[in-house]
Order: sequence, then structure tokens, then C-alpha cells
Amino acid sequence: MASIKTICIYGAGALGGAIAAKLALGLREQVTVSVVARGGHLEGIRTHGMRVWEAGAASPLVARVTATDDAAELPPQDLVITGLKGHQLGAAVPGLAKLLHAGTRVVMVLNGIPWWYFHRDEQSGHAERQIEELDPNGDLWRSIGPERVIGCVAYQGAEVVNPGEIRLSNNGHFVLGEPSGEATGDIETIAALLKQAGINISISPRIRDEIWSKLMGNAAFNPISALTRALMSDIMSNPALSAMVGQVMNEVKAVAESLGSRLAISVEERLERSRQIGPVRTSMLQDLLAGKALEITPLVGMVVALGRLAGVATPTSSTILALVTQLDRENLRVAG
Ligand SMILES: NC(=O)C1=CN([C@@H]2O[C@H](COP(=O)(O)OP(=O)(O)OC[C@H]3O[C@@H](n4cnc5c(N)ncnc54)[C@H](OP(=O)(O)O)[C@@H]3O)[C@@H](O)[C@H]2O)C=CC1
Ligand SMILES: CC(C)(CO)C(=O)C(=O)O
Repeated sequence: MASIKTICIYGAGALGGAIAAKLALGLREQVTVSVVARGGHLEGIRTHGMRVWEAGAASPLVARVTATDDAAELPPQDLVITGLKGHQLGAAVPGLAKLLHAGTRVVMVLNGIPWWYFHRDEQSGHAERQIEELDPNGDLWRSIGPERVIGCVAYQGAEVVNPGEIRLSNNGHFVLGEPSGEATGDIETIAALLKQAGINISISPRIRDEIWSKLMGNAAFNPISALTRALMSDIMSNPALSAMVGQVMNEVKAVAESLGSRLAISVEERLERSRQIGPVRTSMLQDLLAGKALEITPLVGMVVALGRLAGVATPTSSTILALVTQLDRENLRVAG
């Protein structure tokens, strides 16, 4: 990757939209930033620009970006950043494929286990294993290719509060990592560009450890918040629910370690960090309230499935998976 002149954010929702606005404002005249969005949110972006309220800000950032729901209207891009949820990636494959040239890298901002997890994975004994639950028929593996991907873990709370308008709940940061762990020229270039746009970025040589460490929180809080409609702070101040969170965290840690990850953070430290996040509505609760499909498989289903692969029992996660799957089905039925 020589230099980056074009960036498309595909799925410019809460996180993707915030990243797009910062890139468009911070890299003006240096990079062309465009977004793929849809529905009322796309109309909001077109009409008023992408508006982003940073935590504690008195006025929003407003970025004018080229916005479309048809990726074929855009030229191939030097960098694609996906802000889609894990369960939305498969349907976006044809559009994503139109944005690729030989050297395009794709940064995937995702919670949970990503479809490319075992690519260049030397630690689990399952290198290059494809995950059917996350990538049915191998469409992503074949059309995007795991070798293009750079993993991204987001420590940034965000919500689309109105069409085209995003509110950030903290001054967050993002961790990037090549699946191989290498400090490639590509990842250095991308991180430098994101930093230049004012985004807090670090690079990890062990991105899977970062994925699991974040997932200790999401595998617990996201489904429990959807099942109870509680904010994270409410879950933490309820002794029975916070004990359940601890049980899920222990299960996630055990699965991670049995697949060769090393988690520097203990369950107690992870609980303490979650306590500090405060009255945040998780992304899964946001989707439930909006009548949208829930991101269950990457966050909960994979803890159970990879636990099975690794021979680790996950009884609490399995119970939560059954409950939240039924909730999702019923929620979608009611939403029509
Ligand atoms: N929000 C948060 O606080 C955090 C989220 N994350 C993770 O980051 C990832 C992104 O989450 P988040 O930003 O919340 O997601 P959002 O739901 O806010 O954004 C996804 C966007 O992509 C759009 N989209 C989906 N499919 C298509 C398509 N085929 N074409 C065009 N647009 C499409 C969605 O539209 P529509 O709404 O119509 O479906 C939506 O606007 C997830 O994995 C999430 O778990 C991580 C940390 C925090
Ligand atoms: C809970 C939170 C905000 C933690 O960053 C998150 O990752 C999500 O809502 O999916």
C-alpha cells in the first residue's frame, strides 16, 4: 500500500459514522472519504451532513461526505473500514467486493469473534479454519479474503440518536492488529492516518488477545442488557446480574486461553473496568429497542461454539444464548 487517497466507511452507523466524520474533517484535501449507509440514516447524512457529538461537547462535528447506498457508485478504494455488525457482513459482500482493488486493505471494526479469526493463527492449532456460523458458504473468505483484513477492537461507546446524528459516550480508543501479528507497513500507515484525524489508536501484535479481552464484557453485558433492558451501570449494581456477568467472563477467559490467547486482565479487573463505563446502553440493547436483528452469534454463539471446539464448558453462556435467541426471534416478529 503506497499511500491512501480514498477511504470508504461501509456501514456508517454509530462507530463507522463517527470514524467517517473524523476522517473527513481531519484529512480534508488529503483523502477522499465516502460512506455507504442506508435508509433514513443515509437521508439524514445527505441532508445535514454526518453530525457527531463527542462526549461532553457543546456542539457537534459536522462532516459533509459522499454518501450512497450503492457501493457500485464509488470507485475502488485504497482503504475500506467496515462499521457493520457481524451478522450484517454476509449480505454486504457484493457491495464490499466492488470497492476492492489489488492493494485494498479492509479494517473491520467488530465486537466478538470475527469470521477471519483463525487466519494466520499460530496459537490455537486451528490455523485457516473457516467459521461457517459467521461466514456461511465462505462468501467473506472468498470475496474479501482474510489476507486483506486488519482487525479492530473498539473501546468507544456510540449511538445513532437521530438520522445522520451520532452521540459518543466516552473519549474512546481503537486497537488495530494484523491477523499475523506483524507490524506491517500497511498497518503503520493506516494507524498514522487515523491518528492524524484525531482518533486514538494503538497497534497490537496479539489482536486475538484484544478481541477476547473486549469480548469478556460484550458476551455478558450485551445479551443481559437486551434481556433486561438495563443500562450497564444498572447491571453492575444488581448483585445477581453482576454475578452472572462474572460467570460469563470466566467462561470467555477459559475458552480464550484454551485457544492459546493470553489475557492480561483478570475477571475482577474486567468487572471493575465495566463498572466505570457507567449508564451506557449497549449496542445490542439499542438494536432490540429499534426492532433490529441482534448481533448474537459473534458475541454469544461463538463463545459456546468455540468452547465446544476447545472442550471448555460454557453453561451460563449457553443459557444466555438460548434466552437471547428466543428474544431476538420474538422481537423481529413483533417488529414485522
Ligand atoms: N455502538 C457501540 O457503542 C459499540 C459497537 N461496537 C461494535 O462495532 C460494530 C459496529 O457497531 P455499531 O456502530 O454500533 O453499529 P450500527 O448498527 O450503529 O451501524 C451499522 C450500520 O450499518 C448499516 N448497514 C447494515 N447493513 C448495511 C448494508 N448492507 N448497506 C448499507 N448499510 C448497512 C446499518 O443500517 P441499519 O441500521 O439500517 O441496519 C447501520 O447504520 C459492531 O460489531 C458492534 O458490536 C463496539 C464497541 C462499541
Ligand atoms: C458496551 C460497549 C459500549 C462497551 O464499549 C460496547 O462494546 C457495545 O455497546 O457493544
